[in-house]
Amino acid sequence: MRVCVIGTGYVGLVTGACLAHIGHSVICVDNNEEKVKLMKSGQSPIFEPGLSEIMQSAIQSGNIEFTTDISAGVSHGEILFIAVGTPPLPTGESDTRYVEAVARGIGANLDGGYKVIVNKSTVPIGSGDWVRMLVMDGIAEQKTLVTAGGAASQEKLPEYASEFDVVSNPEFLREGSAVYDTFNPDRIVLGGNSPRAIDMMKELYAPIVERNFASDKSLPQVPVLATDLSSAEMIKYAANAFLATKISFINEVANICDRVGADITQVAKGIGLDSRIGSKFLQAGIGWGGSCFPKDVSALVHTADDYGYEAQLLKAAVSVNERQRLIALEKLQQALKILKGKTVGLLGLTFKPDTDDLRDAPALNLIEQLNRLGAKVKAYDPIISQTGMRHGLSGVLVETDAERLADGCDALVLVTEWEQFSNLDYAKMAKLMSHAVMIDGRNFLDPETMVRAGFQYIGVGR
Ligand SMILES: NC(=O)c1ccc[n+]([C@@H]2O[C@H](COP(=O)([O-])OP(=O)(O)OC[C@H]3O[C@@H](n4cnc5c(N)ncnc54)[C@H](O)[C@@H]3O)[C@@H](O)[C@H]2O)c1
Ligand SMILES: O=c1ccn([C@@H]2O[C@H](COP(=O)(O)OP(=O)(O)O[C@H]3O[C@H](CO)[C@@H](O)[C@H](O)[C@H]3O)[C@@H](O)[C@H]2O)c(=O)[nH]1
Repeated sequence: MRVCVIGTGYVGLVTGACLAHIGHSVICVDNNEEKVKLMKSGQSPIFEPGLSEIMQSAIQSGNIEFTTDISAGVSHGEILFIAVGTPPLPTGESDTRYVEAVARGIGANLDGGYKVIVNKSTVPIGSGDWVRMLVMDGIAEQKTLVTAGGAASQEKLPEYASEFDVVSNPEFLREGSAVYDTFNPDRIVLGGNSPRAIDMMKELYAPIVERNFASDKSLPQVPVLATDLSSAEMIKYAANAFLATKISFINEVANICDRVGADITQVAKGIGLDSRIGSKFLQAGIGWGGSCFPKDVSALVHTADDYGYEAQLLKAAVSVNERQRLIALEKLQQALKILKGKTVGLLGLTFKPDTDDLRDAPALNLIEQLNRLGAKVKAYDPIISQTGMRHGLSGVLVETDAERLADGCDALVLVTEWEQFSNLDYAKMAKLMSHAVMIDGRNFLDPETMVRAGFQYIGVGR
């Protein structure tokens, strides 16, 4: 099928590349010229395992193209994905201006033929109808322009009565495993009221639904859930809010474990074995971050507020997380007492492993607070240490390896559980430090191994 994906970030580029990989003909549109130039040369502007490989094979097979020209994408695609960012506004609500610009842009470039316009961005409930209205506005603007353009252009007018439907197709991929998640989704949600549009979406996803590209092809088909627009939009927010609340729950229990002398890793195992609870997302630590959980939970709280409903549980999940994001600071103060003049080294900067994404990363809060308290901050991150300057980090010296990081530090904080951090020469690192304190913000390291290496080991709730 012919597909256009507008917005080539973590979601749009992965979606475009994976759809091209399974045989669709994809044009990816982004208004960032530098990104488009890079992608045209076969390079991914983001770090995501496996992405460069499938991008390059899709380019070679001629299934994918990149452009800044929205009109080229819109005329190519029978299915048009909106995958631009919806970052948070200071009030907590979602900033939908990029979606608005794209929806109008689609309308202004429709040139006849039936199109399915798909909201893949995470958008407030009710956005499906709003996007439909914006597309109509775009069409109306186009008609006005054409009418003003004189008789020759007016001949084209009938074509502009394009037929289209809007579908909500929320995305559930995780950064760091985005390609894997796209080929192995737990479900596909399709919200809309047009059977024609839903059927086209089912055809688009058929190879994924049938597990042709899954790592385990013996699994049953991927469940496809067809809903109305608002329910699909709510499913996205509810899923993220549930997962974020689950993490806040385990962090709350971890804080109680710290006080009563229980071990949260054993407790999480013990409750996770209950199939009604499940073992996933029970990893206690320094809290949830990233480009989705914080903004999506806040947006849902804001939506509830708009309807005069106070989402107390979600607000509590947010406030537990805000406190948790500074738990490492509390533990550093307990271990070192005074932080002024001390040097703290951060192992990891990104909000989770296997990504280069620093959006709302707990490391950023920690750097800010440590600076405020007069500590010097250094960091080593397997990805950011290679691309550090690009991210405009301030208040932190980014080192090129873990041993240089340890050198002269009074404490290390493991912020991100990069796999590489399980194999460092911790005994050597401990010797290079002024005080060998290890705050394990992800309960990732083995306490006994750390003690043998010469560290005072402090976990979260253990
Ligand atoms: N990042 C994730 O893991 C994830 C997962 C699920 C859902 N989502 C949702 O998907 C959406 C996209 O998230 P993301 O992380 O990929 O965002 P991103 O910021 O990484 O990418 C957005 C892209 O859109 C481009 N863009 C902005 N305005 C444009 C315009 N007018 N025309 C063309 N391109 C334009 C930007 O240049 C950028 O490349 C958001 O709503 C997000 O909440 C994200
Ligand atoms: O047990 C856990 C699991 C995660 N986290 C933290 O939670 C945050 C989010 O992690 P994760 O969900 O793995 O990454 P994201 O890429 O942000 O993915 C989430 O957000 C995406 C954007 O909406 C959704 O598509 C995904 O389904 C949803 O998992 C990170 O800071 C993690 O460190 C924990 O602290 N403990």
